[in-house]
Amino acid sequence: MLWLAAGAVLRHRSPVGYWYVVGYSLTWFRITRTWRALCIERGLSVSRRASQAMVGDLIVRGQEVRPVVPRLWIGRPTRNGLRVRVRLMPGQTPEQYAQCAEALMHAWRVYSVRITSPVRGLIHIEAMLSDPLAGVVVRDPDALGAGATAPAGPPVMVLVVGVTEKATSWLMNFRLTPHWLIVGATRSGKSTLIHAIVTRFAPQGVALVAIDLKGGLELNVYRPRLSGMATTRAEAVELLEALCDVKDERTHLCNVAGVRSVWELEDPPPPIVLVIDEVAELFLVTNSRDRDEVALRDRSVALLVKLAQLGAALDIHVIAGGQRFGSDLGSGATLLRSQLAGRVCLHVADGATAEMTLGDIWPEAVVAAQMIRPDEQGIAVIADSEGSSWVRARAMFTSVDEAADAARTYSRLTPTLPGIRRPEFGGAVEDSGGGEG
Ligand SMILES: Nc1ncnc2c1ncn2[C@@H]1O[C@H](COP(=O)(O)OP(=O)(O)OP(=O)(O)O)[C@@H](O)[C@H]1O
Repeated sequence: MLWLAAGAVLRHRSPVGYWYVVGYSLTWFRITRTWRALCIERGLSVSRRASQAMVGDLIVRGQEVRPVVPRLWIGRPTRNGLRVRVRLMPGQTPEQYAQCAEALMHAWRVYSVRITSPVRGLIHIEAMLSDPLAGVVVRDPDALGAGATAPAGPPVMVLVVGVTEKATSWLMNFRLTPHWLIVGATRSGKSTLIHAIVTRFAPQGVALVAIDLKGGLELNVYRPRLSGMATTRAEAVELLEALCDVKDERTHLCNVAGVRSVWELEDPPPPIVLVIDEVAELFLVTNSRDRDEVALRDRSVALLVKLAQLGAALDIHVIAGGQRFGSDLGSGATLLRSQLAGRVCLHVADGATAEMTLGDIWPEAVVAAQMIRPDEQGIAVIADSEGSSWVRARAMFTSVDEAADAARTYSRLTPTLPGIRRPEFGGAVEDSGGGEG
């Protein structure tokens, strides 16, 4: 009785202390007690012998009565749960364990279970007692009342856009990962994340270009800081053609100077970041019999893929956002996805979109993405093909007013790009600070 009372007091006064002293042992007991049954039930056990044998003239197939279950290393307690390592049995993949995350979560009575595989042949099972990102609203102190002074020096292509559940900064490194795909259902936080990205690029000498086939509704707020904007399919083709010309011009400059990327040039041209809202719109046509529309669609997709394929070393980047992104959009979508190495998957409405966004690089992250609830706005699974694993993170909150404010404040820093007209805003188009061509 006394022990129970002491436990209740400790739990109330110091939840972390209670976890280390009492909670961890209880949870670890629950884990070891249920592990074998869970593995057998969820197909994570393996047979010591072949699943078929000859009995007389017959081949008999069956399941072993006492299969082998993967061995659990002793769980290491963390402040918010515990982490345990498991060696994969021959023939197993981390994805099989990821599919069982929900079953483990319920059997162990923890808030969530994550499966990652930092080393080949080994998985980490992380059981969390609560969501480390719950209630976290990250704000950028510099974004409020953005000053008129831009940072000196060349543009920094590494942006801090949020915080990960490992309490590290969520960095978008455009030098390492030049192109990004941001996918999320409506109200999941896509625009807010794009506001955060644009607000951080605005004070730097970066040329921002936008394609918004929803008539410019979403990206209009950035107009003062945009070097180019397309709101119709015809304009998108025109813009992409001009960007491809810029790409060719930069390739020529590099060839003449005998260097392999624009950063090695004596006077590097400004980075270009193309932001596309609702990228699926580029792939869809209203009337598949309308030859002109189909031709424009095919041209815009081909140009975009080409730009993403060859733009990285020329400091041309693509950020494609959308509610859904599936292979049903055509082979161009899969081709484009293979170029967009950075992936951000917010709450999505269908499993196919999560699969398309993460499945090709981190299959075990798909389940974690599908578990993001509609009310967890700004929470995403982020991954890139360069990184060692995927992680859950929360984007910084940047309101539309902050983004609009930054775009207005730094409009004078907008570079002009050859062959691309700056969009009009508030009746004025200011002279650009830096340019090329
Ligand atoms: N990182 C965040 N932190 C806190 N709240 C957020 C965050 N991101 C988004 N929200 C909340 O979610 C709401 C919807 O976000 P947002 O408009 O960015 O969604 P969206 O995916 O762009 O939706 P739509 O596709 O309908 O435009 C915001 O108004 C804001 O209140």
